Amino acid sequence: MGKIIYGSEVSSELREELRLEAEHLKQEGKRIPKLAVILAGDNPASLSYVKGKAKACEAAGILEETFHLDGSVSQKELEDLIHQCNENAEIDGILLQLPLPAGLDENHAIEQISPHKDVDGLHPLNFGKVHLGIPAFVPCTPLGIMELLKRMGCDCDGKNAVVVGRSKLVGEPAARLLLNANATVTICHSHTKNLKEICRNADILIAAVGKPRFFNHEYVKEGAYVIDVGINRLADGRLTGDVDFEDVKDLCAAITPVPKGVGPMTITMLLENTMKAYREAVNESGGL
Ligand SMILES: Nc1nc2c(c(=O)[nH]1)N[C@@H](CN(C=O)c1ccc(C(=O)N[C@@H](CCC(=O)O)C(=O)O)cc1)CN2
Repeated sequence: MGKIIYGSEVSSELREELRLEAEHLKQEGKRIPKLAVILAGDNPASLSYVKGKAKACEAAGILEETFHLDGSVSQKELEDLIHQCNENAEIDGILLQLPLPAGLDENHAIEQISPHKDVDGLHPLNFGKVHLGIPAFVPCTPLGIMELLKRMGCDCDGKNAVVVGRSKLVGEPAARLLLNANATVTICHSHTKNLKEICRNADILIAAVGKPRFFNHEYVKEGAYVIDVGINRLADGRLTGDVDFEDVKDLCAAITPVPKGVGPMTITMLLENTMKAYREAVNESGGL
């Protein structure tokens, strides 16, 4: 049986380190890091993720304010709020929960976020820097994926990595990080031919297609490191990943489960990025 790496356990460890750092700041009478979360509309999954983020901030001693806008909010109202958060020196990080309601321009809204507060790593400046190998804010899920690979004991250098999915939140930046770590990277998507063969050649397989239990043993090479990014709700209400966990777990070197795998790491990396934004703001202002 391959090693099962729980993102929930890694998260507990990392969140405790952040909590101690925030507690130390409090004891020293310093300003406390703060995250602003902007949610437009009432998408049930987004509401639940935003609640999870607020709870995680509270537990880590990071301040958080959720701005819950009506689903009918205009582009201008949304962007005015982003500008206010940019101007607010108490706010270190800004997260715009995605997806936005239909009719709003996601890319234009993200571009309004100050790159210094872009803890989601989606602003074109941060996105571009990551692609140039320049230190920047990195999107949270790909950052979590790299941490999980590290915890699996996987050295990416020289390995064949296959990323299935090319979204701007996950697949595309994950592929870039793997390339930056000297893996040989293939990105697959809905138009890819011979998906099975390509995946079977992967030393590292990142599954992010949103199809429940799609990747069975026919897609997985013996000894592969498998990261399951899928979060699919079954008819009975249970969550399952894109990987057929039971079918694959004995074949691979290590695998992440769903739930308790990549999902919690997304929130943990958001906390890490918020702390990073805080540290940079403090350094920039010459200390507080
Ligand atoms: N602006 C952003 N929007 C979205 C992002 C993002 O990184 N930035 N990612 C996803 C959703 N997401 C965070 O926003 C997220 C998804 C899943 C989890 C998580 O902890 N999942 C748990 C299961 C939770 C459940 O029971 O439903 C798990 O996998 O164990 C956290 C955050 C889309 N939008």
